[in-house]
Amino acid sequence: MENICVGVRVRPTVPSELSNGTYWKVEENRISLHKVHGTPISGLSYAFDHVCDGSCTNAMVYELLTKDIMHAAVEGFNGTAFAYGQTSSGKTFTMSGSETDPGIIHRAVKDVFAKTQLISDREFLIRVSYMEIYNEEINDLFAVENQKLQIHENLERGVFVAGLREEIVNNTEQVLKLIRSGEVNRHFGETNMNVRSSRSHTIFRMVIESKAKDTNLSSDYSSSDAIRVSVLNLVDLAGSERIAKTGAGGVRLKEGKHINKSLMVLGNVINKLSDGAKQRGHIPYRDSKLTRILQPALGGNAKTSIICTIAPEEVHIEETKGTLQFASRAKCITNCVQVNEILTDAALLKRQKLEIEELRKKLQGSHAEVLEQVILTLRNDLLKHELEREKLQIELEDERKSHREHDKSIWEQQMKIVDLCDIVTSSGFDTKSGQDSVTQCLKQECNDSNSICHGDTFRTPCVKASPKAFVAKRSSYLTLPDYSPLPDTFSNVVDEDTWLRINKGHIVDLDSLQMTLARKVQSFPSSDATPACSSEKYRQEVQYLKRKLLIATEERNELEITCTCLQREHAEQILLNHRLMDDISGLQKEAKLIQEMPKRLSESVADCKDIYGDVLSIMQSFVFDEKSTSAKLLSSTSEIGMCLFRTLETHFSMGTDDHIPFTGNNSLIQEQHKVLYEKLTSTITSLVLSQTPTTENEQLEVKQCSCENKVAAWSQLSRFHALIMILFSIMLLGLFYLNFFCILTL
Ligand SMILES: Nc1ncnc2c1ncn2[C@@H]1O[C@H](COP(=O)(O)OP(=O)(O)OP(=O)(O)O)[C@@H](O)[C@H]1O
Repeated sequence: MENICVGVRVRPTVPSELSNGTYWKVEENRISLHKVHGTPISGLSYAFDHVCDGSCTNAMVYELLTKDIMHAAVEGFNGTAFAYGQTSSGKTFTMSGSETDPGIIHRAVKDVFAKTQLISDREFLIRVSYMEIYNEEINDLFAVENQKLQIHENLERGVFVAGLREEIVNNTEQVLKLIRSGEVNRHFGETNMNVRSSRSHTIFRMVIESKAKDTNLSSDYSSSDAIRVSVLNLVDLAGSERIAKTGAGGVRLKEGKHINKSLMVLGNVINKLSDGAKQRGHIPYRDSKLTRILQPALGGNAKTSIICTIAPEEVHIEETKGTLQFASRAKCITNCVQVNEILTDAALLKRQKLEIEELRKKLQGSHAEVLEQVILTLRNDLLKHELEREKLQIELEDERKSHREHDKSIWEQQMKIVDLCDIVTSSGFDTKSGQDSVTQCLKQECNDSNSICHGDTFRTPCVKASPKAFVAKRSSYLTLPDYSPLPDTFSNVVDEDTWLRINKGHIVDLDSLQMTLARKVQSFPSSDATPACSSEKYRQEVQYLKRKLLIATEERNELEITCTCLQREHAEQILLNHRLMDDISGLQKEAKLIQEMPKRLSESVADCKDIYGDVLSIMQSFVFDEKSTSAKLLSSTSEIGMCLFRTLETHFSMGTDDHIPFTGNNSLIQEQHKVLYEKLTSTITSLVLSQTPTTENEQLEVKQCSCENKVAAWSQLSRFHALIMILFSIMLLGLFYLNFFCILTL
């Protein structure tokens, strides 16, 4: 750790500004304010590393405050020397000097080259650049076309100004010539305080590379080759100024504001650094370009010397106090200084060395001076190419950055679409294939794009599973949360009617739903499409899938309606079937009854036949004369009756026999029926004829009967005839029933 070297230089007093009351008195390394009669003013005495009064020359200042830093720079330490003070206090005079008294820059350059000459065991390569910070813009003083340069930082080079021209130099005169050319481009302006006031901060930079001399100049470098690279900054700051004193207006006023602002930031940085490591906190290096460039010199790896210039006139006493306080604080700052050695064969010195030796061989025999000049030119060309490459690399990095931002923007848009599709696909659409196809498609796209993008910055977002979506009605759009995933284009949004169809009319209040957090997401560039095209493609694809989804939903609804109709028809068919089954069952019962009817009739006929037989037997017991009409009549009746019953039995037995079809067309029945009919007719005819006595015996028999016997006989005969009539009736009934049954079975 090493403290910053801080010195104060008092400009010679301007004769017209002689003090009447106070004056600054310099004693060794102390400066204090005294009254005219010599009394020191309490609290206004400051001590520094060195204090130079008006009689000090630039040579003395250089010797006291900066020489060590220049020598250290040659040995590999970073070094910075800058002049700080109010306007017209002598900063430019200190840094640049005059014809008769060259300033620190001149002396430093001369000293550096002289020092390198003294170090015989090392070889050096020195590059120089010259820039100014004018109105907070960095301009290249060696190349006017290089304006508004940007500050960058990387591990290899630390903080650097991209695109700044560097000239490889090998002697003092060459550098001074370059500086003179750069001075032409510097911004100066006249103010009430200084006829040639610096309106910008200037930084003259020397980059000193060195390596130990090696007699073996082959390209086979070992890893132990150490290159020292040190940066030496010689800074002439613009002076702080009070507008009232400088009388600045217009351009000068604007310049003055920028100058004061950047100096204020410098003061803040110094204040922070002087607070000590524990209290420091954030150091606002980035608040101005000046502090950003001087960052290594302020609390970093650099030997630093600050020359605070003051104007001794009483009129500037307040500004002087401010400068001295700044210097006091700066004195507390410590830097961590170390030699900068690099062990890479990419070092410019090595490449230059190889090239130089190759050229030397090629141009062997030519004039040495010419050769050196050619070599120098080639070195510069090479350096320009290096710078050009560096510039292109920075531009490429910027381009990549903007590309990434563009990708990010597209990806965010895409994820909004994914959110929307998640909601669409999950909102009551239970056809899994449809849902999967939409969501999977988009999520797959996201994953694909992420796999492309996350190589740079982004990772695949975890697409959260959307809750079952609902048809939503938003009561107010004014209270939407910031993270609400609003669709980017409303053409992608399904209208409310469609939502109703999809969700079967289920509606909820969207305000009651928890909104999905916005996702930080990425774009979907494919390998053969631009991000913009890709985004448009995905949007079209989403719309296409949504259309398919709607068509599928409508088809499903139609199918549901058809299905409902079919179900209703099915239910009706089942009812009808039940009815038919009942009818069949009834018919089967009837059929069974009908089938059983012949059997029952057969049984009835058998019973009747038995009764008929009994009746005939009883009636025959009353017949005494076998030859009487009654006997004949009874015999005929018996015969007819039996014939009738046989016919019926035959008929019904055929009905009960499963093997013989029960039909009325049976020829046997017809035959029997015919015989029965003929017998019945003949019997009735004979019966009618038998009512009259035909023979004399019959007539006599009737006459001989007593009155009582006649009554009894007639009574008995009447009953007998009545029975016969009953039997006939039964036979007629049986005949009728037989005919009826034949018709029924037909
Ligand atoms: N030590 C000195 N010896 C002789 N003359 C000096 C000295 N210091 C400054 N001057 C003169 O004072 C005038 C102002 O000095 P200079 O321009 O260097 O101030 P400055 O601080 O750079 O001002 P500004 O901030 O406005 O650029 C110049 O004419 C310069 O020659």
